[in-house]
Amino acid sequence: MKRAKITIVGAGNVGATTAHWCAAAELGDVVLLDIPQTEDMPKGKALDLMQASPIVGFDSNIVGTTDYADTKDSDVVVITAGIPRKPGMSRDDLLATNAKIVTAVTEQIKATSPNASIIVVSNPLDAMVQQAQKVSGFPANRVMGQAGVLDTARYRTFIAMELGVSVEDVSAMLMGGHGDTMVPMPSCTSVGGIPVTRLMDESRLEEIVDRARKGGAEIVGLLKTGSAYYAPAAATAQMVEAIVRDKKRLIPCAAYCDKEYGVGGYYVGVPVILGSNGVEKVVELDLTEQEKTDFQKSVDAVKGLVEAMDKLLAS
Ligand SMILES: NC(=O)C1=CN([C@@H]2O[C@H](COP(=O)(O)OP(=O)(O)OC[C@H]3O[C@@H](n4cnc5c(N)ncnc54)[C@H](O)[C@@H]3O)[C@@H](O)[C@H]2O)C=CC1
Ligand SMILES: O=C([O-])CC(=O)C(=O)O
Repeated sequence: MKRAKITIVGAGNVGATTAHWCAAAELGDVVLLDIPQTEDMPKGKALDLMQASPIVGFDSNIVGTTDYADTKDSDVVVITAGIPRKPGMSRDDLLATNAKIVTAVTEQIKATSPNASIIVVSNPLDAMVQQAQKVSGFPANRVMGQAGVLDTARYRTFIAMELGVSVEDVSAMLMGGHGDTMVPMPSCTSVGGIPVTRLMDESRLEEIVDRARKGGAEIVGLLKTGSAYYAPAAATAQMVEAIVRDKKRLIPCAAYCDKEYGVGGYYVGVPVILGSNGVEKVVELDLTEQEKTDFQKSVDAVKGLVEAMDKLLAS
């Protein structure tokens, strides 16, 4: 069987850690790319990771480069290029810098890997995915963003910590943009098949939901020099796996929604089925009135950000 070719653009914290998870799970061969100014850094990280393979026992060729020629005909391209936030910043403060970076990266991907699926990770996430789809012109199902797998993982972790149960037994869904308006959904959260609302009271659950919403900022406040990367990279690798192994995972991703949920042509977090054709289906749920209101608020925030980005890029 032909091995998948996975390119990761941006060999920083999230990019290099995604390479690590992908290689360790033998999802395919990995190309780790960064800008020429980083000189040999991507080569060094790739070689270092390769040298872990005899110890851990994985077969994956890992190449570090600053040349897009090495990424040619990738099956999946992950974009982590861009700046991360520091304490006191919101993800939206990264808009001007990262919109230009994501535009430049996507132009290169379009030229070198025209059949790839693109997973965008750079922030502010929902606007960056919109831009990557626009610049690539790829079918919308082949361009998507990683946010929901991470955000639900945080929410699941906090529930497991609260109840003293294994994280394996906590299952959850979350919708909306990857910002402060994201919508964790208690109605779609269960522990060992038991609705979470039967295991803890509403006010405690609301505190947990709030902590999950602010989960990114909590890590930024602790790290001080940048933002989270272990869990974001693990979440991204899960999406890569769903595509290269055609897993048909039902997970939350930033996916293009037009008629779906009445979004009207934007990328937002929704439950999707992810397989070898990228986002194969957006799963539409009957939302409660509160969920509808919260989701709409989140979609409006995403729309505002995309408009701000379009203005910035036009000026
Ligand atoms: N969607 C999500 O859930 C998450 C998103 N992020 C976002 O991911 C991005 C990366 O974060 P980190 O890896 O922590 O940052 P980092 O600073 O460690 O790495 C970013 C890398 O991108 C590279 N880069 C910059 N411009 C580039 C270009 N034009 N082409 C190729 N590479 C380029 C830099 O040289 C650097 O090595 C940030 O925007 C951050 O906000 C981070 C965590 C979670
Ligand atoms: O918080 C950040 O800036 C990085 C990110 O998106 C996350 O960790 O959720």
